[in-house]
Amino acid sequence: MTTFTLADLEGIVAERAKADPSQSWTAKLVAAGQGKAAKKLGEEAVETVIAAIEGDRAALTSEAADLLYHLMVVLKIGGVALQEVLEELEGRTRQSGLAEKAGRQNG
Ligand SMILES: N=c1c2ncn([C@@H]3O[C@H](COP(=O)(O)OP(=O)(O)OP(=O)(O)O)[C@@H](O)[C@H]3O)c2ncn1[C@@H]1O[C@H](COP(=O)(O)O)[C@@H](O)[C@H]1O
Repeated sequence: MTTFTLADLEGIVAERAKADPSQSWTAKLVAAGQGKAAKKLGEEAVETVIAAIEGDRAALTSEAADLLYHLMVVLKIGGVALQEVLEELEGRTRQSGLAEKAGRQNG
């Protein structure tokens, strides 16, 4: 089992963001800006959805990896640390998703 984490990926993205765009996909995306990076994220999301609906396990694994990588790039450009996302998720552990949804609809 791998010990690789999203925090490791965040570190790689932060490091490669400083590279020469001709040598790094990460640096190329960062140089292109959030519009391009977010569009790639959307494409990967759609490809993940298709793999999931088709029940293609190998494709789902691969597309989910692409999705998480591009999410890390978008977070980097957006100036949002992974830790902030994890804190948001941790805050939601206090109630179920259904209770949270009901609270929003009533509020
Ligand atoms: N995990 C990834 C990763 N996943 C996907 N990709 C790249 O995402 C790109 C877009 O995927 P597509 O399938 O859309 O490919 P494409 O058709 O070439 O895209 P377009 O040029 O058409 O937009 C591809 O070039 C993939 O190589 C990634 N690129 C980098 N990483 C990680 O980032 C590290 C640093 O990479 P560089 O920044 O390239 O040095 C790597 O060692 C990995 O750990």
